[in-house]
Amino acid sequence: MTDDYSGQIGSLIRDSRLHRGWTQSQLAEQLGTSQSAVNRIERGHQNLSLEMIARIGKALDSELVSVGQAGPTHLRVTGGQRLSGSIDVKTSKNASVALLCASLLNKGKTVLRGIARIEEVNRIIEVIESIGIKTRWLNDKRDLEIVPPERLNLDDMDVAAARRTRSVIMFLGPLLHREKEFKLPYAGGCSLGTRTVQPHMAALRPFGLELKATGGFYHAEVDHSASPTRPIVLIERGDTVTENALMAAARNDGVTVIRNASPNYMVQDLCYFLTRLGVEIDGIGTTTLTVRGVKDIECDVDYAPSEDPIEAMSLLTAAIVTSSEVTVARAPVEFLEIELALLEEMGLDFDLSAEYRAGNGETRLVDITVRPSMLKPSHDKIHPMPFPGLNIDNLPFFALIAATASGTTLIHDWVYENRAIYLTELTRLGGKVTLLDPHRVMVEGPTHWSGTEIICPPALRPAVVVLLAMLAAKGTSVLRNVYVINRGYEDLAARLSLLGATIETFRDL
Ligand SMILES: CC(=O)N[C@H]1[C@@H](OP(=O)(O)OP(=O)(O)OC[C@H]2O[C@@H](n3ccc(=O)[nH]c3=O)[C@H](O)[C@@H]2O)O[C@H](CO)[C@@H](O)[C@@H]1O
Ligand SMILES: C=C(OP(=O)(O)O)C(=O)O
Repeated sequence: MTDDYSGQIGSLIRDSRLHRGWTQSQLAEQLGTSQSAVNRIERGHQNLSLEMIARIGKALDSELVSVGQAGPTHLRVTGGQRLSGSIDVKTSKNASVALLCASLLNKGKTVLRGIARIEEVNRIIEVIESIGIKTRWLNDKRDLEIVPPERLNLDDMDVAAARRTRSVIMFLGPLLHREKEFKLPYAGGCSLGTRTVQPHMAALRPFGLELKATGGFYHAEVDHSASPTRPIVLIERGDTVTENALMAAARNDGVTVIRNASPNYMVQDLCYFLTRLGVEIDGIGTTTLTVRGVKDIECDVDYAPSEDPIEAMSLLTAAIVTSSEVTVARAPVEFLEIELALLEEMGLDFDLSAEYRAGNGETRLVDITVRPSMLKPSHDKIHPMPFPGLNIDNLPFFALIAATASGTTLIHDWVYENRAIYLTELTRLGGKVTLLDPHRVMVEGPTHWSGTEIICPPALRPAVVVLLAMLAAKGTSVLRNVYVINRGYEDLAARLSLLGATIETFRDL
């Protein structure tokens, strides 16, 4: 066993012992050894046999000390502390994945600056590399270079990586120009209930795409002679369906009109990126997009996606729930306006800096400083709407914020079949969250949070909501299996720690 492993195992044992509230002597007693031996073990100064590791694991009733493949990552949070300082919002998951998919349109080199370093992006990179695209991190791993091959090897697709995302559905729009036949695995992602692909099929049919779903795959056949003869009217104002239609329109040699388009942040980023590829788009930021496509796209392009309004909302919530003064810098204000208006109504004390532009030269950013406030509940139910409404992915944070206010708030998530259900996890930390039906929860505040151990709900935003409640909860909490958070947030625990949170990352060995 190397010194490195001894040290890692030692700190896992120490963390686990402290989590149980034991002294070194108490653990020593359980193990039939001395306190000084436990001290040596915890400092990594003792060679440990596998048998001893197993005994310690049993005594601590902890999966921490398991031997084998590296297991899931967990967080241990010591809560009840105020945060302070300033934190920059990172670029968005949802624009990053759309732009990775859009790079499939370009036969030239694409560089994406400051792209989010998150698991969802890693999965899409694995997929595009598996089909022959070369990627390379540049500038201290901030920027990603993407160079396509002459022909894609779609048969070699890393299906396991693809199935872990929903974003892979956005391969349809770009691929339909390149291939006559291909297949994609069914889209995965968070467990939020059934999410339809019907609007995608309807939007792409005018471009000659027919999809059949069998055996876990969408089988696509494309009639390359087809092109839309009428405006494409989206059945739903969804983000990824709008992006798919845009990417199909980008290489349609003519004018495509997309109605009931989502004007949301990731769609805007995609539009700005496509214009850099020579595609003309009128109506960016509105629900009617008029796209003049180009038959072949081969140019070297450099683009910096904008900051994530959902991460901004998450960080604002971290400050609110811990009654802290924090500046959330580089927040894309246009995509937070309803959220901020509602928070103002609820009594939040905050101010905004002057506006400045994001790296894409378009998106308006501000620094938001939040101060400790006595919140009151919203008069009306809080519910999301497609942009410019309250963002669908920001809704879960309002459940947590409502739990800090004095009174009751109705939260209505009409969008997802399962997401509101996960908000009831807050009851395990002392919250009063009652599930009225699968779409509505009643939240009663204020809450005296107390720490506990929870396995991450299998949905990104509710998982982050639980983590943020743990920041407010007195005592120690453990959040197990945080892949779902890492899917959408870059180094969240480490960055919150820079604001003064006490969060340790640990994993099964
Ligand atoms: C990669 C990406 O960008 N993901 C985002 C995108 O997913 P995406 O665009 O894939 O969202 P979906 O198409 O799954 O839509 C989410 C749900 O909303 C319903 N729906 C949507 C629009 C509408 O006008 N009417 C309607 O009923 C859909 O039926 C579905 O149940 O949008 C979701 C909703 O904003 C966000 O949660 C996701 O973070
Ligand atoms: C639901 C979400 O994302 P996805 O579409 O990637 O599942 C989310 O970002 O909260």
